[in-house]
Amino acid sequence: MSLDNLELISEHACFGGVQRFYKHSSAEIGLPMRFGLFLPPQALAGQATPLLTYLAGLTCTEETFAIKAGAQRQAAELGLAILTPDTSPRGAGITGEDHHWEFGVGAGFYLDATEMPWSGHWCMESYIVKELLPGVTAQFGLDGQRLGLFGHSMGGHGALTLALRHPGVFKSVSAFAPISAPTQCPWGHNAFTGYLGQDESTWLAHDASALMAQQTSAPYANGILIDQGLADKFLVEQLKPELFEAACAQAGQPLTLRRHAGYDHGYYFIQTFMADHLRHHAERLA
Ligand SMILES: N[C@@H](CCC(=O)N[C@@H](CSC=O)C(=O)NCC(=O)O)C(=O)O
Repeated sequence: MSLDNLELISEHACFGGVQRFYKHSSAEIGLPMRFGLFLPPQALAGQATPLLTYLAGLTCTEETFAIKAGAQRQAAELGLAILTPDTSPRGAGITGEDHHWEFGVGAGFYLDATEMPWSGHWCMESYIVKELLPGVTAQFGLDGQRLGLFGHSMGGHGALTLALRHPGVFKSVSAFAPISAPTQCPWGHNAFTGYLGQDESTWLAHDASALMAQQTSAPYANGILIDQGLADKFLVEQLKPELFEAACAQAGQPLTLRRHAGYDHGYYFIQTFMADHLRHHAERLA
């Protein structure tokens, strides 16, 4: 499977590898989409290379991780390619699509919307799983059998839910400050009402804690890693990692949930613990 109308926007040599940004025509979204791709030196030399996908949070783009997370040095050492999709469709022309930072543009929530007017283009789950991942692995000769997934905040929700909704696709999962139980927080209520409608029973299929609580055995027996700052202003109202922790305990899912005094929600926190996440994935994708 190839990506239609793939266009290189920019490329930057980086720790012996290359950080690139691309644009392509997405069939699932029905609009042009952008993504970032870090290729480590091993991939440039033609070696079989695993692919780690990072899902970013509200207001972010395909560039945020590459600029702010400080991951490329270690990804080059570990031989990990890193894919960074955008966080939503852009330019759909839906009235008010960019009026709120927690809904619409920059806030795709990594699901397929079922409600008009969003259902036409807001298909981020299908885009990532059915189109972007197969397209990128094929186009760049990466190892489609060694895929990892991680993310931050809304992207942490995306990482946990896509990993649970698509068993067997991803071999490793982690998250920074994920929205852990979106059916029980204002960001999730707002997004799910708009994208999925008023029937809250349909929301549970996109709630990491609800999905984990349904498991009869550990879906990721090799463990899930989550880091959470305790000075994060969104922790109590929006993130609720304790609910995912309880669901993991119920399902027998090994979880390392580390709580860090003094760290907030931003990319200084993410940078601080990035090396641990990259090692977590590299060990499981070896
Ligand atoms: N504009 C908002 C803050 C938005 C914000 O904090 N976004 C986070 C993700 S939040 C959950 O998904 C983020 O990653 N921002 C990018 C960054 O560079 O920090 C406000 O007014 O509070």
